[in-house]
Amino acid sequence: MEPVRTDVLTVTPWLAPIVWEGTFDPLVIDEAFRTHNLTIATTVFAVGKYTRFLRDFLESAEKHFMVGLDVHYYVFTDLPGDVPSNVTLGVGRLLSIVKVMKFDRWQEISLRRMELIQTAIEDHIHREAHYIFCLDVDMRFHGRVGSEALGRLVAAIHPWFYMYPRSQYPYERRTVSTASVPEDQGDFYYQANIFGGALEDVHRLTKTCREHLEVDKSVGVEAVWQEESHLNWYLVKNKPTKLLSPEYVWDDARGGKAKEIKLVRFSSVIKNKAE
Ligand SMILES: CC(=O)N[C@H]1[C@@H](OP(=O)(O)OP(=O)(O)OC[C@H]2O[C@@H](n3ccc(=O)[nH]c3=O)[C@H](O)[C@@H]2O)O[C@H](CO)[C@H](O)[C@@H]1O
Ligand SMILES: [Mn+2]
Repeated sequence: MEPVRTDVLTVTPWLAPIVWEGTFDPLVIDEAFRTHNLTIATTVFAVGKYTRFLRDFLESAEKHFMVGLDVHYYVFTDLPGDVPSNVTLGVGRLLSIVKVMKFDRWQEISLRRMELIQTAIEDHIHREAHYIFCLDVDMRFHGRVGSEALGRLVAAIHPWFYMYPRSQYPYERRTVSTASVPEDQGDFYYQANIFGGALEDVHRLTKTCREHLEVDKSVGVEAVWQEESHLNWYLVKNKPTKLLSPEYVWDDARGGKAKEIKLVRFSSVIKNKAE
């Protein structure tokens, strides 16, 4: 019963686990979930040029993401013809295409995801899955992301901010935005590239963020990091039941030098942002 990790925080002040390599036994946790016959809905948006990220995303997910569980990918795209049709999916794994329209600004594409996920949960996903994960597409899996990541409300700690005091977190600070977080509040800064949980909990999250995004829009305000700011506001008020360490949302642009990162599981690829 010796703690394996003493170099990092493994539990929050509200007693939610923070998942790091060494804090769980993959065999034990897989066995505990195996008999539940769970389906994990997985939303991923590939609008416009971002369809180019789909192949690596899907191929790496088939190797590392929720292996042994049923996964239903929902690819939201304006270009169904650009979704690679020859990625081999494992047994129990499905892919559906959800047609969406393209918005001109990347900020709008990114933040509209809250509304589209909310609607898709209401329309059909609530009948089709037990858990849902919402992922960025400009990402690649390198290591296990499995049943250890399941929980009612799950978010991942941003790889660029976990070593900073909260005064330096890039929360929205302007009180004119519904995403505003006061200086003396907030626990962690989460990256919106991966969040998930039980359908009901993620539905409430996306619905609230969508409503707040609309209120902001009606007064001509866009939060500093769009839907990520709203996600962070929500998670200040509604504590996640499980946190994923930055192993679960690394960034290739950070390289592999942090000594507390024993294993990169899921990471943003380097992209040409100007393009
Ligand atoms: C390092 C950095 O600056 N990160 C911020 C940036 O993330 P990112 O640079 O990760 O944003 P992004 O360009 O990956 O957009 C988010 C996601 O929206 C989808 N998408 C976006 C544009 C597009 O033309 N087509 C498309 O499909 C796609 O699934 C993508 O993965 O912006 C996000 C919110 O907006 C967050 O605030 C991030 O913290
Ligand atoms: Mn991204």
